[in-house]
Amino acid sequence: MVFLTDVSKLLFSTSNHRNHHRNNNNSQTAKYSGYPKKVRIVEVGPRDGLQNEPNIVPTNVKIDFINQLSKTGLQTIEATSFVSPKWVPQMADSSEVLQGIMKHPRVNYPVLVPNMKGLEAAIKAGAEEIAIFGAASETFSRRNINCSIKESLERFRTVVATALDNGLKVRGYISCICGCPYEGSVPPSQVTKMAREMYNMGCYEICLGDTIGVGTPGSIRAVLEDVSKVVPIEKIGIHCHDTYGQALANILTALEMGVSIVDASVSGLGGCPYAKGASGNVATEDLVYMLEGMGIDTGVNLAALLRAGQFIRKHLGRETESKIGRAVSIDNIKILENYIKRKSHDQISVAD
Ligand SMILES: CC(C)(COP(=O)([O-])OP(=O)([O-])OC[C@H]1O[C@@H](n2cnc3c(N)ncnc32)[C@H](O)[C@@H]1OP(=O)([O-])[O-])[C@@H](O)C(=O)NCCC(=O)NCCSC(=O)C[C@@](C)(O)CC(=O)[O-]
Repeated sequence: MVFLTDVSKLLFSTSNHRNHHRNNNNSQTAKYSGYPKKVRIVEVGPRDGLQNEPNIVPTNVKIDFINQLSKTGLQTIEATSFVSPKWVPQMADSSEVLQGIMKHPRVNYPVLVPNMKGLEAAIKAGAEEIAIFGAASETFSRRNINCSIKESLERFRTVVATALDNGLKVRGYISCICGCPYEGSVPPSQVTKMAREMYNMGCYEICLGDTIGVGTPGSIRAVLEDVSKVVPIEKIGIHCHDTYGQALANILTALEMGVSIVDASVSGLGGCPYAKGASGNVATEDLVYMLEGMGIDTGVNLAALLRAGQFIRKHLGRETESKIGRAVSIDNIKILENYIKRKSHDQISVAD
């Protein structure tokens, strides 16, 4: 446990360090010059985070959770998924969740959709953005969505065309970009093939998922080098599970290569029901701490995020997976908040 003084000292030194970068055109500035100025974080906690929970989280708790996240400054919160309740009972209340939340005008609330049935239900519930999800591994595709890669692409084509006709935005996920729980390592060419198809069918962004967290900076770099030949790097997002403790290193590698869209899950919640043993995503708190510490703007209020993480963890009855969440006790959150308030408002814009 870190004491109050230690936390504030650490944060203020981060702040000074950042000002130093801004004010001096020196080697420190050059050292950070390869990174994007801003990163858009896609918070996947309410969907990826809760889809694998052994106990079904009550609808009102999910709604409360998303409403809290909406006040953190996050711009994108993946709210739920319109999948078969027989396959994923944890997401059976998707319509109630999407209709029950207080939608913040500055926040997008994409939802996962595997087929036309899901799309129709999502549109009826007021979705404005969907995410289709395929895989770079044949076996994972069959286990996760009960069809081959080829069949999935045929299905997605109809879903994407209908969604676009109805004015919805479509994000495309590719799972198993570095490894598959059933097939082992996955060559980058398989990811690129899928990325090309999904991008060409109209996805505005392709999100690369290291589903079981086996990627390392080396394999992430190889995948990004290959995929960026067919999808512009600014349209590529990264979704790193932290099973092997590589998530932040992998994200940093992606940032160095020009990626500026990063998925994360508050408190490190998450896992896929069809990827046994995979742990949660990188914790959003840890990601925000790293990015803001590097002078990269996320627009997210870390204190509000920590509170949302504590809220859901308390409900689940488990300790946080976030390192920042563990280091900062509930009393210390106030110190973090004071620190954030003292920063210029254009850097950290907190939603009302
Ligand atoms: C794709 C299906 C539906 C195929 O499942 P299926 O059994 O082949 O589908 P079906 O068309 O034969 O339908 C079976 C039953 O489900 C119903 N059904 C069918 N579709 C829907 C729907 N949309 N909404 C509600 N109900 C639906 C349908 O009506 C029928 O009900 P019945 O007639 O038997 O009563 C199924 O496999 C499925 O739902 N899979 C989803 C699995 C999932 O959610 N996985 C986790 C998300 S992916 C992930 O986590 C990875 C990611 C994105 O985070 C990135 C990463 O980390 O890699």
